[in-house]
Amino acid sequence: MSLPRWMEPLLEAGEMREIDRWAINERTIAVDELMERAGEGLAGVISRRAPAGRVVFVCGKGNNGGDGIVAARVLRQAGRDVEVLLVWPAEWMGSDAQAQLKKLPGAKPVAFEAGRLNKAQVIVDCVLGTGSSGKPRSPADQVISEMEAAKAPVIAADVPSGVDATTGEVEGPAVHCVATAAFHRPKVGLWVRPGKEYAGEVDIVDIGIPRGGPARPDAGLIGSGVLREVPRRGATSTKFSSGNVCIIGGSRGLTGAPAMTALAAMRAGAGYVTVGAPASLELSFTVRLLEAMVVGLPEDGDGHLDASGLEPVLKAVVRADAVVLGPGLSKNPQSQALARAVAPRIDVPLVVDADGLNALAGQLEEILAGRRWPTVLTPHAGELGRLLEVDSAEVERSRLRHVREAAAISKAFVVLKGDDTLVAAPSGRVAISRGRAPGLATAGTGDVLSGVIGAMLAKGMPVAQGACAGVYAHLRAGQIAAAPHGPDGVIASDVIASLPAALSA
Ligand SMILES: NC(=O)C1=CN([C@@H]2O[C@H](COP(=O)(O)OP(=O)(O)OC[C@H]3O[C@@H](n4cnc5c(N)ncnc54)[C@H](O)[C@@H]3O)[C@@H](O)[C@H]2O)[C@@H](O)CC1
Ligand SMILES: [K+]
Repeated sequence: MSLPRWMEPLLEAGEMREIDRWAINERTIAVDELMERAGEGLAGVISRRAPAGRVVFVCGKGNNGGDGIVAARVLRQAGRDVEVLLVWPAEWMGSDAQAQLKKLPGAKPVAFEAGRLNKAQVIVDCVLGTGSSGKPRSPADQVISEMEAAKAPVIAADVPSGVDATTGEVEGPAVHCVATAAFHRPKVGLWVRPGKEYAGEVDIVDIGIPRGGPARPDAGLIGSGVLREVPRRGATSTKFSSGNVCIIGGSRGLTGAPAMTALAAMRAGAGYVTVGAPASLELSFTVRLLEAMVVGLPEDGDGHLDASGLEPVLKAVVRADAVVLGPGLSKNPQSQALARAVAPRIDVPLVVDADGLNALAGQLEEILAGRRWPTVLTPHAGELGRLLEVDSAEVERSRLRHVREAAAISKAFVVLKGDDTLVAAPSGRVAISRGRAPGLATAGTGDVLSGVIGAMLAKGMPVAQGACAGVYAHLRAGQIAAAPHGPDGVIASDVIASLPAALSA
C-alpha cells in the first residue's frame, strides 16, 4: 500500500538502489547523467551554504565519491578555490567515478592528508553513501574521524559518512554535518536518531528520476496535511460527537499527570472528558478540572488504585470513545495489576502511557493479544526498553528496529517519543516526526501527548492517522509555546494552551 498523502516518503538504501536501477534500465537514464545532476545539485547546496572560501572535497571510491568529483568540477568552473582529497588510490575508484576524474580541470586530486582540512572553509563529505555497510573500515574510519575533528563545517553528499542510511544507526566514527544534500529523496537514516543528529539540515536535490519507480517506501515524515484529516466541530456536533475520552490513572503525589492528559484531550477538541482516579484524590481533580467529570475509584487507602477496582473501571469507561490508561498510575503493585487486568477488557481504542506501560513490561504479547480494538503505546526509550526487556541505551542505538519489534509483538501502534518521534504500525510501517521543538523537553509533555492522541482516536480517526495527528499537533503546540521567548521555561501547561492554535494551522 502506498503511503498516505500527508506522509513525505523516505527511502532505505536498498530502495534507492532499486530506483536507480529502474531509472537506468527502464528509463534509459545514464548513470553519468544521474551523477552529473547529483554533483550539480551538491555544488548548488555548497554555493548557497558556503558562498566563499576554499572547498575541500573528501572522496571515497564509490559513486558517492563520483558525485563529489562532479561538484568539484562545477565549482572550479565557477571560479571557486577547490581541493579534492582521495581516501583510496584513484585507480580503485569505480568506473563511473574514474570517468568523472578525467573531466576534472585544474589541480589533480591528492591522497587524503588531515592537515589539508585546516585550510578549508567548508569540507564536503563524499566518502560513503548508500553503498556503505557496517562500521566504517580502514582507511575510511580514520578519515571520518579527521573530518569530525576538523574546525570547518561539513556538508554531506547524500548521507553523512558513518551513518546507516536505512536505520540512522551509527556504529563507529561518523561526521556531524551542518547540512546533507539528499539525492532524489531523503533517506530514512537522516531523520532517525542518532543519524539525525549528524545530518544537520536536509536539502533535497532532484536528480531527474521520473515518478513511478518500483519502490514502495514504508517510512515517511509526518506532514502538516495530517491535521486536515482531524474531524472538526460543526453545526450538528454535540459534546459526545466531538469525542468522549476517559483517563484512568493518578495516585498520591501524581495527580498532575492525569489532570494534564484530561486538559490536553479537551484542548485537542474532545467534547467530554472523564478522569477515573483513586477516590481519596477526587477533590484535587474536581478543583482543577472544571470541565471534566471525575469518578472516584477503589483504592488501597493510601491513594493508589486497587486491583479490586476492575469492574468500577470498566463501568467508568463504558461510554468512552477512547481510553487513556496510565498517567500518574504509579508503580504500586496493586495499581499495576489493575492496569494488566483492565487493558484486555476495554472495548474501545486504548492509549497506554507512563506507568500503564510499565505494567505491560515483558508481557506485551500476552496482555494485548485479546484486544479487539486498536491500542497505541506511547513509550520513551526507557519505557520501551522495559517493555522489551532490553537496556534503554540499546533502544537508543537502534530506535527503528526496537519500535518496529514492539509493534510487531504487541500488534499495537507504538509511538517512541523523542526529537524524532517514531510511530510504528504492526505492519512495520513507520511515520517519523520532523521534531525540532526543544520546548517539549520538560515534565508533563508526555501526558499531554497521550491526551491529544486519546482525543484524536475518540473522534473516530483511523488509529495510525490519529496517532500521527496527535504527534504533529503536539509538536506544533511545543513550537508555538516557545515562540515568544524560546524553549527554556516552556511548561506542559503552555503546550496545552497552544493546542487549539496548533490544530488550526
Ligand atoms: N546510479 C547510482 O547508483 C547513483 C548513485 N549516486 C551516489 O552513489 C552513492 C552510492 O554509491 P555506491 O553504491 O557506489 O556506494 P558508496 O559510494 O556509498 O561507497 C561504497 C564504497 O565504499 C566501500 N564500503 C562500503 N562499506 C564500507 C565501510 N563500512 N567502510 C569502508 N568502505 C566501505 C565499498 O566497497 C564501495 O567501494 C549514493 O549515496 C549517491 O551519492 C548518485 O551518483 C546518483 C546515481
Ligand atoms: K557521504
